[in-house]
Amino acid sequence: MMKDDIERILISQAELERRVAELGAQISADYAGKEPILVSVLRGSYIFMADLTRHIDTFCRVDFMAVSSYGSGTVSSGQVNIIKDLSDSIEGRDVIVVEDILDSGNTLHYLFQLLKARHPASIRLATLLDKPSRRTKPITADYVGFEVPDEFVVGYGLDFDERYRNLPYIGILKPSVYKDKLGLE
Ligand SMILES: O=P(O)(O)OC[C@H]1O[C@H](OP(=O)(O)OP(=O)(O)O)[C@H](O)[C@@H]1O
Ligand SMILES: Nc1nc2[nH]cnc2c(=O)[nH]1
Ligand SMILES: [Mg+2]
Repeated sequence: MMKDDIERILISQAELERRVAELGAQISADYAGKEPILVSVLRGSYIFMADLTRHIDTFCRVDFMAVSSYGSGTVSSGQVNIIKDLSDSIEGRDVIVVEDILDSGNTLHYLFQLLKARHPASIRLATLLDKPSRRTKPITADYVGFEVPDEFVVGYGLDFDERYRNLPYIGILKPSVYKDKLGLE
């Protein structure tokens, strides 16, 4: 079973629900009277996006961008591939980029440069997880759900080799799962 691959739960389903509601309330207060566009960075952010937007009570729009830099490994390739661009223009609009995790910062650093060149009125970053110990690019988030240690986490949208996104909590995999995949031991 999928959950047999999990060594331990880092953030429970109840903790996620509580914190995502708080972030939604904070964003609602900060954007009162405005109509931000929330930009979900696929695929990892799909669950956070769906839950977060249901806790925002101002008018807001949603758009989606798909990028990938990890492939099937646990270390950033450093190369960010745009797989799907936004559907609408963001010029003159208030943009909130919604991410599942800020790790090395490669993905967001690249994406922010790209989106800022389109002249939004403002641009902020909301990330569910922040792993500051691994940062190699100068980028900080405006809204952070949880800080996480230097471990590869899965669940609530986050994958290892495209598996585990559908776990309802954030967990850490058993080392044997990586070793099997990498063909070690
Ligand atoms: O700060 P970084 O080191 O760049 O890591 C963060 C990025 O890595 C993951 O995406 P991934 O490339 O695995 O694509 P996915 O969302 O489709 O899983 C995650 O969703 C972030 O977008
Ligand atoms: N699943 C997953 N994807 C990531 N992308 C960057 N860091 C991580 C991580 O810890 N877990
Ligand atoms: Mg991934």
